[in-house]
Amino acid sequence: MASLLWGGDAGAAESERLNSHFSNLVHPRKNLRGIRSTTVPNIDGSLNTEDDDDEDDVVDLAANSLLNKLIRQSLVESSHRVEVLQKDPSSPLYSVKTFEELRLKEELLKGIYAMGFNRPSKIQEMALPMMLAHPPQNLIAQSQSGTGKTAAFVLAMLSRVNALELFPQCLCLAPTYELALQTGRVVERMGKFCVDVEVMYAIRGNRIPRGTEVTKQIIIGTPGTVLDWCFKRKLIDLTKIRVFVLDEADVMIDTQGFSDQSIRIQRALPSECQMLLFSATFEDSVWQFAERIIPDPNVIKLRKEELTLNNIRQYYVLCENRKDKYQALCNIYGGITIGQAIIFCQTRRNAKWLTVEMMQDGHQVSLLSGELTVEQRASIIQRFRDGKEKVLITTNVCARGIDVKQVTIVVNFDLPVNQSEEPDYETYLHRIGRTGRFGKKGLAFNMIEVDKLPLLMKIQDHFNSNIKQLDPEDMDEIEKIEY
Ligand SMILES: Nc1ncnc2c1ncn2[C@@H]1O[C@H](COP(=O)(O)OP(=O)(O)OP(=O)(O)O)[C@@H](O)[C@H]1O
Repeated sequence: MASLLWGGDAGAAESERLNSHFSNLVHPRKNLRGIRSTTVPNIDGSLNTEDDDDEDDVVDLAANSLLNKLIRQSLVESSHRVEVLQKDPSSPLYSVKTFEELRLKEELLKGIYAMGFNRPSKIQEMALPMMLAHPPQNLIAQSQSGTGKTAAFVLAMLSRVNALELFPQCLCLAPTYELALQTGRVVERMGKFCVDVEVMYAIRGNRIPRGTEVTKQIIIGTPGTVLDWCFKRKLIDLTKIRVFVLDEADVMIDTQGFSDQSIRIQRALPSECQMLLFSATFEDSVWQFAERIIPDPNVIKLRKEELTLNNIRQYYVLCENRKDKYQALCNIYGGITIGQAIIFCQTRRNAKWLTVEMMQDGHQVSLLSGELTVEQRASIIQRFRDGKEKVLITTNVCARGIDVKQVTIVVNFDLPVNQSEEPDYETYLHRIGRTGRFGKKGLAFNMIEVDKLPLLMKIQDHFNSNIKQLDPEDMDEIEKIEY
């Protein structure tokens, strides 16, 4: 039998280390939509709960989007097929393989190369010729996060700006203050050599004294504040806007009031203004919104590669209770060689309990849950990616979008369920699924309390896949599992 990798007592020094680790990890939640209360776990795993610890962590689209941006290092590889629907199907379809073909201003080309871009991404190959065409064309573009949409519309804005004219000429709407800042940073980097082109943020808290004339050419902001600056304070003359960008449309429509505010802004733009809308997903609601707000659009879609469970071997272990689940997890962990693992729990309370247990047993684990700020989450994911921790314990905040390639083992310490206590199939797929093309092999273990077995069987039927039972005491069987 392979020896367990953890064990031993947590002494006083260890307790102190754990407590200080937690005080670093668990901060008062200051999320994108306001301040939340504090929860500090005690060393014995009990909790001083003042907040919604028992609740599932809600996936916040805007926070996830920001997180993706913070942890992304480069373009997301994509073999996907690009679909183009032209406003005028008879006009020739251009695509470019180099940035030179776009005949950009010298200083802009310099900015692009200074960012390390050698050639257009898949979506940029098709989108840039349309976005830079004369006369300007409207565009709706959908492709997954990280495929180069932001860089594309920033390039369009910078190429249409006239540095000598000192008034707002390009307007970009983003769903949150933080996302607006991220886009602004791209404008600043790409426009580094575009002398006299400046960005201004129309976001809450950016107070402009009465009577100020806005001379910056590119405005990036959230719909509410932009509306206020345009109609109430008359700081922006919408009739002079040449490029209007609506970024992250899927996140935008998720926020109450933002669709209507965006439409009010769009209605006041001149007819010759170029209108561009971007979204990572394209459900019907996004599509309906896009069609309402972008007249006569060209449409570009990048087909997303489907997640599949085909290359994942799935197991389940029947357990009596939480302690039992933990023991089974220890046996599996001790029995197979594990690179890096992600363990999913349904509630923050369970995630904290498990983290404490594992740390007391001497493991390098980190905890990622919803009360952390996006920046703290980004730094935890980065440390995990760098291999500083082998195990990441998390709630649903980590199920989607966050791609940690080296993870080959996923543990569902709790099965994902929805509010009616039915299996949450999509979350199950996102937790353990891989894309067909890039899909390396993977292993998934489900820790199941007896009364939850019917849920697991439903999941098995739903995906028409085989989830094999594993006896956690049978170390010979466990040791045979390879990945
Ligand atoms: N042509 C390119 N060559 C190399 N890197 C690129 C290129 N275009 C964009 N990138 C880089 O790839 C990453 C993703 O690009 P970008 O942020 O534009 O994608 P996105 O589709 O807008 O993602 P999101 O929807 O999350 O904002 C960024 O780090 C960006 O600097």
